[in-house]
Amino acid sequence: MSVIDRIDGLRKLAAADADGDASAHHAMLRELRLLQVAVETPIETTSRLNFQILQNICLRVAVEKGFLQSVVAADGKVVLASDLARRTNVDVLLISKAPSSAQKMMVHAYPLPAVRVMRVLISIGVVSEADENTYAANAVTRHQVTSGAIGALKHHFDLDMKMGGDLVAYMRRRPDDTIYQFAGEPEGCQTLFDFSHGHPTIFGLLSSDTDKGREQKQSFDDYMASKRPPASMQQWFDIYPAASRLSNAGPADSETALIVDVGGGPGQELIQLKAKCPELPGRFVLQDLPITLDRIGNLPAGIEKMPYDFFTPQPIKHARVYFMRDIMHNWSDVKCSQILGNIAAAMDKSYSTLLIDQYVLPAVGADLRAAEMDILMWLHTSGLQRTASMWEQLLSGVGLRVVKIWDGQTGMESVIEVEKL
Ligand SMILES: C[S@@+](CC[C@H](N)C(=O)[O-])C[C@H]1O[C@@H](n2cnc3c(N)ncnc32)[C@H](O)[C@@H]1O
Repeated sequence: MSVIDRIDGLRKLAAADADGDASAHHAMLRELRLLQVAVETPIETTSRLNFQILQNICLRVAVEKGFLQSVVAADGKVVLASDLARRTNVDVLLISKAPSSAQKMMVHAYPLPAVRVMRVLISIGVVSEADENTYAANAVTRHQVTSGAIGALKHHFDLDMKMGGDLVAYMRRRPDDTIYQFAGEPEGCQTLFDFSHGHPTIFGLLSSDTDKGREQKQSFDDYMASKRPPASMQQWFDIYPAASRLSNAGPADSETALIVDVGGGPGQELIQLKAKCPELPGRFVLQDLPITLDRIGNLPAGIEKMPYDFFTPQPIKHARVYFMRDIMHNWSDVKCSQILGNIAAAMDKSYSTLLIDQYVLPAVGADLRAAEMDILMWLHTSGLQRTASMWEQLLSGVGLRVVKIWDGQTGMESVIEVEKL
């Protein structure tokens, strides 16, 4: 397809997007990527891929040193590079806390690290250039300094860059040069995560009582709580019509749970559901490991915390809904079967539903984001994203059946509705 044809296609998608077609946004992003490759020569494409790591490095420096936070804190005013360097104490050789006049003069002669880093970030749209060595916040800058986006950056950069750096040595280790996908399968195998971070999966790191473990746990929780911000993105309870499906399927008695969020993290899904549908009857139960629940403050009235390890029998029997978001992709089929088996044993055949909020990969034409998430799951958790047929096979193995896959926006997770056989 020619560049002009791709631009015409994009024009049509932009018009559909403006007309409110919810699927057009992701289609546009996909077409944009293909348009870029169509415009580039092959060497420009491979060179861009080689250089993209430098963008991540600049972003990590800018957040660690507080450059972007300072620009956002200026609250609409522009920020000079020299102010930025002084405020964030970068490049002490050129700008110390009390620079000499000679040092001040050198500011313009030699670019500061701040200037060099910001130059890259300006060119990729993370911050705006108001004038020479002068910066202004834009929407991306303001988002990047939120706790969720900083958590995401630390989660991905700090862990993945190290694994990237260790990857070749891992693949060439002797005598065993196998790339393992699943921790402990086979027993004693070493994952790349273990090779780099000293734990078979990220969960060992997140529960370790070390500075790195604590920082990563906080980053992970902030990141998870910020995914799918309610105002801008479709939520699972919009994709699956929770309000209508659950409102007149009230609990059999006051002790019965309406919904149990298994491995629910900080509880944002139950909080949002409760806020959107306060009339839904029955108990809302948030289950997770104590290490996660202990970090959470008070939950809104009507949502209870329950420490629970999902590899043990499910203590809440016959709930109307067992819900799991972003859990199954963390585990191999062997481990998922154990988790699902515990839920299946607790489900009432005619009353309970299991809802799994997770990617369902298409057999062809997978969205880039979903395909990348699959790789991320291999690296971090010894898990994977699954196709519809992989889901069906996994669930049928523990006496469950897919009733319907509720698809959301393209490139986002689906809600898999499951019943007990
Ligand atoms: C990827 S997070 C998803 C959190 C939440 N469902 C969400 O969508 O934000 C995985 C969650 O599984 C929890 N988890 C890991 N192992 C667990 C276990 N054995 N039992 C219960 N929860 C566990 C973690 O503490 C974490 O909160």
